Amino acid sequence: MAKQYDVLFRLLLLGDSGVGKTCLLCRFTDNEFHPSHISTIGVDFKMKTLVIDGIKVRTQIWDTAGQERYQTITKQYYRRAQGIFLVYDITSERSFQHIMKWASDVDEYAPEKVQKILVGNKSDEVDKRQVATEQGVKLAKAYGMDFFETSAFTNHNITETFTRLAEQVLAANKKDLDLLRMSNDELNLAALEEEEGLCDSTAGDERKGCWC
Ligand SMILES: Nc1nc2c(ncn2[C@@H]2O[C@H](COP(=O)(O)OP(=O)(O)OP(=O)(O)O)[C@@H](O)[C@H]2O)c(=O)[nH]1
Repeated sequence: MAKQYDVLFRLLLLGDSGVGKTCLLCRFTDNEFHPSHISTIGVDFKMKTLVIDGIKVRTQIWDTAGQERYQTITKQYYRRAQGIFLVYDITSERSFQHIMKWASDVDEYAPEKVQKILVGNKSDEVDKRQVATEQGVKLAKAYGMDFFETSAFTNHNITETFTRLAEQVLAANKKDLDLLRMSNDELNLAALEEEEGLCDSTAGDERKGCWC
């Protein structure tokens, strides 16, 4: 069977419970928005292919539970990530303060080469804003990350944010592209199985309609 993509990257969504990680992912992959908050249990993932510089990049995006009690499980996924979204909610100063804690976990558990991007979600909630755009810009600069404010609700900056991280991962791995291509031959089979409904996600939430 013809190969359906050139490289496969694993991206990870991290951030406090309720910041909108699942909604960002559902908006990006299915153009859907779910108004209710049903906490992710453990981890779940969805996939989408992007074409960047003529290269078919298959993104496998892992949505992690923000709740503290799942941290032991979710930390096991950092190790294999090539890109990480650090997400806060612009209506929650607390979720913004916690980015420091998420970033230090990434430093501890993710590969050194991992690419990161800072995301301030719920930009549509103008009246409830607690975190100024400038605060996000400043923090991202301090960490050397790119920064986007997004809204899963209005679809603001969603494609841009996911594409940017995939571009960063691609740039960081360009030298190893041939090696990646080779190792992804094995992954092709696993991905096809997932697409055919043999998804092995650890513990997603079916009620969200967010199964791969
Ligand atoms: N207004 C607005 N609400 C949003 C946005 N994104 C998510 N929400 C809402 O925020 C709540 C939490 O969203 P989720 O995507 O479930 O949050 P999460 O980060 O995945 O939460 P956990 O799974 O518990 O870690 C839900 O009620 C969403 O509808 C957004 O961009 N704008």
